[in-house]
Amino acid sequence: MTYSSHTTSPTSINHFINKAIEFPSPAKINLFLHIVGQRPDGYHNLETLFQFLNYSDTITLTVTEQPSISLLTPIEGVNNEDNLIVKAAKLLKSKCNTSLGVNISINKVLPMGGGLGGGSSNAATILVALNKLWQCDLSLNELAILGLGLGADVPIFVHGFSAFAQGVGEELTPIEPLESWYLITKPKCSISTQQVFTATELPRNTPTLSSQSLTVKDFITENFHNDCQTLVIKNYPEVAKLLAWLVEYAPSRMTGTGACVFTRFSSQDEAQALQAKLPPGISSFVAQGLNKSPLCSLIACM
Ligand SMILES: C[C@](O)(CO)[C@H](O)COP(=O)(O)OP(=O)(O)OC[C@H]1O[C@@H](n2ccc(N)nc2=O)[C@H](O)[C@@H]1O
Ligand SMILES: Nc1ncnc2c1ncn2[C@@H]1O[C@H](COP(=O)(O)OP(=O)(O)OP(=O)(O)O)[C@@H](O)[C@H]1O
Repeated sequence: MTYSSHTTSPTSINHFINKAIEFPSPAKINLFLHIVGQRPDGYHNLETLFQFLNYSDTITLTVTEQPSISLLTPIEGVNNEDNLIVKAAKLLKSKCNTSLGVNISINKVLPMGGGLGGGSSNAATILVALNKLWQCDLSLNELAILGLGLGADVPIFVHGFSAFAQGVGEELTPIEPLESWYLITKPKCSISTQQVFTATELPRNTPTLSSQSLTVKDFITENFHNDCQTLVIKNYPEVAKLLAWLVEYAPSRMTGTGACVFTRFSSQDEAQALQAKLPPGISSFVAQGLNKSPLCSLIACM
């Protein structure tokens, strides 16, 4: 069943019970990622530019009259209790005090430990979608604050618009970069975000940006960078080799703490042409950058 906002009037709560409804849980990329400082609790203050991709996990939700929250499709390597999907559903259930439950399944296509924000995106989709289906009526700001406790990337996925982000990634200023096409590549390694952020040699003092610097059109230029990239290149030769190969063809940069790299093109054809030439052992997909997340195109997030 496809979600439709017309069916969520207060009188229609039963409309959703026992119906399987699909929601997208998209990837993000960080067009740049500057680390501008560190807070006393160890978290880093960032300046980053988030854009969504039209490439998503699909989460299917079936609201039940029984109160339990069940994840029917466990993710390999993640205990259900640790899964951000289950954590988000439990958090929302206790916040909105509903007697309803939910059966959840996910078709996972986003690589884990890739810097595409998959776990945070899953959590955000659960918060935004169940807020509608359980008729919790929390505002997006309330959902974003709730989600921030699960991961620094959750608020951007809850709000669903491309943004210049500050703080740990939760202070959002809307901005609309070009909706370019990207070849997203990943060598055979996963990178722990926590390990990157705890490395002593990570640069943490990039000067903060002025508002004028955001009026440029091209964010993959020398004025912007990813502060995690040099460290990752040093420790993961697979990423170093991949990036060195890609930049020969088109502007390329690592997203988040890696291991995925994005390469920018003005057309889908060009992105697919380079994808066809990729060296063996590299997983990849082609996607378009979106300034409104696919979730928010379905559910009016803003
Ligand atoms: C790298 C980014 O993806 C950029 O968008 C995010 O900053 C990471 O977001 P995330 O995966 O949702 O991060 P969390 O799950 O909140 O944190 C994972 C680990 O990364 C570190 N961390 C994360 C975000 C941040 N601004 N500073 C940090 O130091 C913390 O040590 C934390 O233990
Ligand atoms: N639903 C989930 N999907 C993916 N990972 C999850 C999920 N729930 C918990 N995790 C844990 O989160 C870790 C990071 O996964 P994720 O896909 O968010 O990585 P990432 O893309 O590198 O994230 P980021 O860009 O936010 O740093 C996984 O290795 C896994 O242990």
